Amino acid sequence: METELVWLRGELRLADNPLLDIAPSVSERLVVFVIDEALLDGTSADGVAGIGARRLRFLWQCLKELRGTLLKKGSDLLVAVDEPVSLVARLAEQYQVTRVVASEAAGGDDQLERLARCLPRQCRLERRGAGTLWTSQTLPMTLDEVPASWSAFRRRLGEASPRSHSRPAPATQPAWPERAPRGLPSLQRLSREADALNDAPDSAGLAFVGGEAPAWQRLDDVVWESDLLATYQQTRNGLIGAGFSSRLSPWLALGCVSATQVLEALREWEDRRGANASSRHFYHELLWREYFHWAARQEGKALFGDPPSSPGQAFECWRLGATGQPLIDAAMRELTVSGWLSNRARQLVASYLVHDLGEDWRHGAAWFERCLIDHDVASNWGNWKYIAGVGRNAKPRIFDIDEQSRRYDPDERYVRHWKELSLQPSSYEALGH
Ligand SMILES: Cc1cc2nc3c(=O)[nH]c(=O)nc-3n(C[C@H](O)[C@H](O)[C@H](O)COP(=O)(O)OP(=O)(O)OC[C@H]3O[C@@H](n4cnc5c(N)ncnc54)[C@H](O)[C@@H]3O)c2cc1C
Repeated sequence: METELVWLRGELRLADNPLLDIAPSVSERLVVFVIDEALLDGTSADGVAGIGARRLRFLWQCLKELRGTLLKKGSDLLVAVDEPVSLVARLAEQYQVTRVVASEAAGGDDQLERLARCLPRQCRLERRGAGTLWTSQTLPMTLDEVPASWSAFRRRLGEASPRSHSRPAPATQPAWPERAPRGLPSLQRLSREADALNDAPDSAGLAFVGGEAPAWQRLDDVVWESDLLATYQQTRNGLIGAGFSSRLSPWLALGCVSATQVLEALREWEDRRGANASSRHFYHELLWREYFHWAARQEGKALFGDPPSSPGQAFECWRLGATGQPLIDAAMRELTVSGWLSNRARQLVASYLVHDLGEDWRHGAAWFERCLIDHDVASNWGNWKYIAGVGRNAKPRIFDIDEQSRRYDPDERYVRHWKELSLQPSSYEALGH
């Protein structure tokens, strides 16, 4: 009988999670999530971003909930702060693990390449597709064939449709190896700033709380309670409010809910209510996510570009919401306080940083990575490149901020809202910025 180690790097759910499938030969299993110690120190292994207090709090909540779910199934979760690759290799050695299972990741999977080199001889590494609608086996093109542009990707998909039936949660899980470490550190131990935050609904009336159950609650609200799929096309460019878009991105990014589960709910709604332009548009957005994910896998490390030179003073003003451009400042304050931004606001602040202030897009992407509770490597770095017009999308997307303000915030409700919530320097410290 075998001992397996599942290394979670996302996909923090029990249902529809191929990483938690059980091979008949597996009798014991460790399920491990490693918080990179370098992230808590303020920089990641690539020297980029670190993790802000909001993002860390959301991640911790997801891990805590998953641990509760796994315990009920006879398993457990180990969350450790360490250098991820060396910890996984050490555990594999110590507990005579014969197989490490991990998900495929975007942006040059340096971690798995390093892990493959340092695992003990008896242990093999198995990569499983998870988190996207298609897998490398089902995508109707090879990775090399993923086209440069979104529209060509969409054309290439044609009428192909991905699996839209999710897999139920497994009834049980293999036993935890005797004497193996388990559990997760308290949030206070990880970060006092993150622990001191609260989960009161944000100014839009929505509380982002991490975990599989809150994810399902939001999915039900969006699909069945608010009927967003009937109006999404008209509302999706909103800036203020809880219901103009799904706000599912934090749970999708951490894998508390899978893209397939979201698609399944969408198809069920369409079966009952009839497909319309809004529901089709929502599907189209899931395909944008898909596009960035496959593009990021194709690009590997090139996704991140070369390390930029130090940011200028303009970047600092942008980051602090102090550029003097009201809409941009409002959005940057929202990002700091809530860890989330609408798609419209993301596009505008990205365009402003790169095309108006002349700063390097990579500083913006790294700042987003630090702050966003829905940070997703492929979607974040891919969208930044897309706006900047570098790499596969060599056409800059430049937004006229004054015109956009008139169109999307005509009565300045959004600007006034965030202006009233003017941030003191201490607010930034409280959020670990
Ligand atoms: C500069 C920039 C950085 C971004 N960084 C991230 C990020 O780190 N993580 C992230 O999930 N999204 C990112 N996005 C994409 C998009 O802004 C968010 O997914 C969306 O705003 C989340 O809100 P929602 O869940 O209400 O989306 P909805 O409008 O309800 O869309 C449903 C889902 O479709 C997907 N989606 C929608 N638009 C996009 C898009 N343009 N690219 C990729 N997926 C999309 C998301 O998973 C989203 O949850 C970024 C966009 C820009 C312009």
